[in-house]
Amino acid sequence: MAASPNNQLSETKTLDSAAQTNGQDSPQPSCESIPPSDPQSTADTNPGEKRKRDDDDPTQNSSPHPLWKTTLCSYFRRQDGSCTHGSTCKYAHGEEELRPRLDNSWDPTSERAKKAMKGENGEKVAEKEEEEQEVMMTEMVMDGGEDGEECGDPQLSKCLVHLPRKWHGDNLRKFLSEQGITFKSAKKKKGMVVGFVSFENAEQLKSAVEELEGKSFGNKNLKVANVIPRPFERKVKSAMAATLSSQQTIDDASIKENAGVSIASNEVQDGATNCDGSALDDSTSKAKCARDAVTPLAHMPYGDQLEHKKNSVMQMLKKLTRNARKACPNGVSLPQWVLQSRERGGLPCEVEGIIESPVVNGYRNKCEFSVGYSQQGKPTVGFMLGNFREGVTAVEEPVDCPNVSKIACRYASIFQEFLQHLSFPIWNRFKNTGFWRQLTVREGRSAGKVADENFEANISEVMLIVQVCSVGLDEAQVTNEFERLAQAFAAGAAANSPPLPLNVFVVQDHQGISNVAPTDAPLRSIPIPKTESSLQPETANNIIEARIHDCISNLRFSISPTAFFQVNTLAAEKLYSLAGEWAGLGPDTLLFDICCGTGTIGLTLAHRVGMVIGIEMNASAVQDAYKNAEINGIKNCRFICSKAEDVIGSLLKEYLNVSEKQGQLSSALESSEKRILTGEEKDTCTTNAHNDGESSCQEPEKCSSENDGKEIQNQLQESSTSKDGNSSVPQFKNVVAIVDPPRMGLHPTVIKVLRTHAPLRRLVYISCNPESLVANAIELCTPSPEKVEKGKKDNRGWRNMSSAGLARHRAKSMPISEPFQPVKAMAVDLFPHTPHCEMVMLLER
Ligand SMILES: C[S@@+](CC[C@H](N)C(=O)[O-])C[C@H]1O[C@@H](n2cnc3c(N)ncnc32)[C@H](O)[C@@H]1O
Repeated sequence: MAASPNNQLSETKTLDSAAQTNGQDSPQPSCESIPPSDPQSTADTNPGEKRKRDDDDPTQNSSPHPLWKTTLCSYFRRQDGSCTHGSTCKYAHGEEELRPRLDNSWDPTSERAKKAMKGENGEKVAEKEEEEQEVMMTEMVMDGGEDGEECGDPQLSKCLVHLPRKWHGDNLRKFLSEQGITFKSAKKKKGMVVGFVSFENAEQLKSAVEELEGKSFGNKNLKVANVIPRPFERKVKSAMAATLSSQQTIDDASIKENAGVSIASNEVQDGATNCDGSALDDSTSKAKCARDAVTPLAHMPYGDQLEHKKNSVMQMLKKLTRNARKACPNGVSLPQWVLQSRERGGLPCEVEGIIESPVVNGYRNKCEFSVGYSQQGKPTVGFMLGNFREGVTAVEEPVDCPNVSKIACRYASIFQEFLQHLSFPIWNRFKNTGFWRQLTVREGRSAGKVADENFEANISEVMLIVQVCSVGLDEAQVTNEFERLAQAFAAGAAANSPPLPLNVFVVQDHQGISNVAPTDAPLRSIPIPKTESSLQPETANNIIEARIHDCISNLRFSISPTAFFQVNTLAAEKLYSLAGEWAGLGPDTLLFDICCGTGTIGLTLAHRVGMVIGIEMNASAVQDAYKNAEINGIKNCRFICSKAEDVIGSLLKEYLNVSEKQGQLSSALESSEKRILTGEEKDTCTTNAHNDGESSCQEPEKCSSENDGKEIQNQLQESSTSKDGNSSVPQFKNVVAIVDPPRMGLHPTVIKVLRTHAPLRRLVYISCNPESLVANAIELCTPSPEKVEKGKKDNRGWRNMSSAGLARHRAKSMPISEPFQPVKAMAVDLFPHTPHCEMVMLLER
């Protein structure tokens, strides 16, 4: 039986109580969760969230709270010169009162922040550039160029920063020549803002630096930065040259280049696509160590981190009100929630605070470690310090990153040790050549909650995924290399005290430019050799399934290598139970779990509803979802393997209005479901990316496992029969959707379908990216015009639009329909020590 979400929630602490329980960490008084909207409304406020005026008043303290006046007050009215909290308000009343934050940044909504971004404030930008120059750690990307020339002394090389992204090498060389600059070689890759120039001698370098000084592109000043010296360079080069002599496709020049480059494997661009809080923050795009890069809030007490995130989320939510107001068509009254937002300081709905993570350290059950070179040129397995496009390529060990478990760190260091004796080269992002790319450590836990300090004692299973690019390499050699690595992992795990769990070792072969591989990139399971003290389970015929297990709400989840699973399991449990509580579930509820992954949300709530329909595009995750239903004895779930935008229209029509040409409407869905499930008709299935969500077709290659298909089909036959046993489409009084999309938010078709299906009254939106939540909510909540504007054909301007601007634009062509209203929102911290958090918003109509 799943634990009652209500019970779980009643245990949940919101920010104030979190800060109180963390009193020992937080020398400063805790901050209120949400300022009450008006004096009367304080009566309705959670008592735990009331303002602690005495504590907050800096006049009562010798030094002010570190967050004192670092955020603009939402309640401040310029006309009155005050807010309801008067002079004790800890938020800044206007720009004059505003103080910089702990990381020296400004409230992002303030004029100062905007100016600093635009580069209008000369002094601030100059300061920042100075800082960047210090931390610039781009390595010698150009040694051994494409044409094989030697580049020589890194002391005679420079990075040029803030070059136009669209330039390639020819543009840079032309520019330098036009400036009369003599150089030995110049390299630049399209898309990056840095270029690399080397010189014959010190005089050439000196005059180039003088010539380039003061040059600018757009509003950015050109910066000449040092290439970090690389003491390891020669050693690595010679080791690799010796072992690589038989490698066919990697020529001598690229070997040299590999020796000279630190690889940027998890560039910000990639990270931004993750929904697991692993993205590097833009503000930390040039960190000095891995800790700063991946856990930039680690220096703050946890209570302050929560306050910081809650404030950011609230600022972001105000955008929803502003944009809905702007987008509200002429002649249509502003919706109540917009009118009432004035009493909430501009917030679109009540924000109920932030739920803290039950575990703050070592909580990540999945870590993706890049393979690259450290700032000293040592082959390293760890985190990239910044953005490849900005020329930051060094990788540093995950030392002192409090979100990473000791087990994950240990495996990173075993792999790093293995790479010191390189046989195949490390992936070179600049040239897109090389072999070793990334190590992912996924951990599984057995049931039972363990306190923060013993949390890691619960890790009982480990899956290692090593990403490589084996193109053009001898297969026997590659296999041999994997066996050696398996041996190294097994020996390292066994040598640890206590021995480390090691259940699965798979290799993912991927040729793409970034390390984010498609879910169908080839996977190969590598047997793990047995050692005397290993913790490997005994298996029949030594066949180990490539999956691990974890527990949420007393259910067991089986997870395959590429399936999404929230990285902080205990906090995810809180997230799902909050979503379930807000969804208003009951036996007569049909719950749509849109973007369901391995089925976590639907399955943990299945006992509270009549039926769950999960939609997910990753075929392995869908297979996991069915397996998870089976191992937990859950029978009222149906999972569809498809892009949500391709099936949501058919599904909603089918379940919301069965009388309307039922057979016809459901036929497309049924036939495509069979296709997924049995792997049949692969060749005839075509995906229509621009439909209205009413046709349904899977990407055939992603849904091709015949055995798993049968298993799914059996389940389906059982679960899709109605209670009276007649209809295959049971009907429910209450239909609710919980959506949990990836970072970029819901596809426009899904938004349109959800909005235009009036019987869908309630929607719970879970988001790992408040910005996309806001953009989607603009489309869902803006009132319809009297007459709909046809979408403009000319889309060129869209490229430069903000996500909110684009949403306003789309809202104009939304078919006339009843809008949703934001009812309440709450943040859930799944990612302590990072700026990220999850957000839940209830929308109703
Ligand atoms: C943030 S995860 C949430 C997964 C699941 N709800 C959970 O909590 O474990 C987003 C999921 O959406 C899936 N996804 C991404 N785009 C999709 C689309 N267009 N249609 C359906 N699923 C999609 C991803 O594969 C991923 O499993």
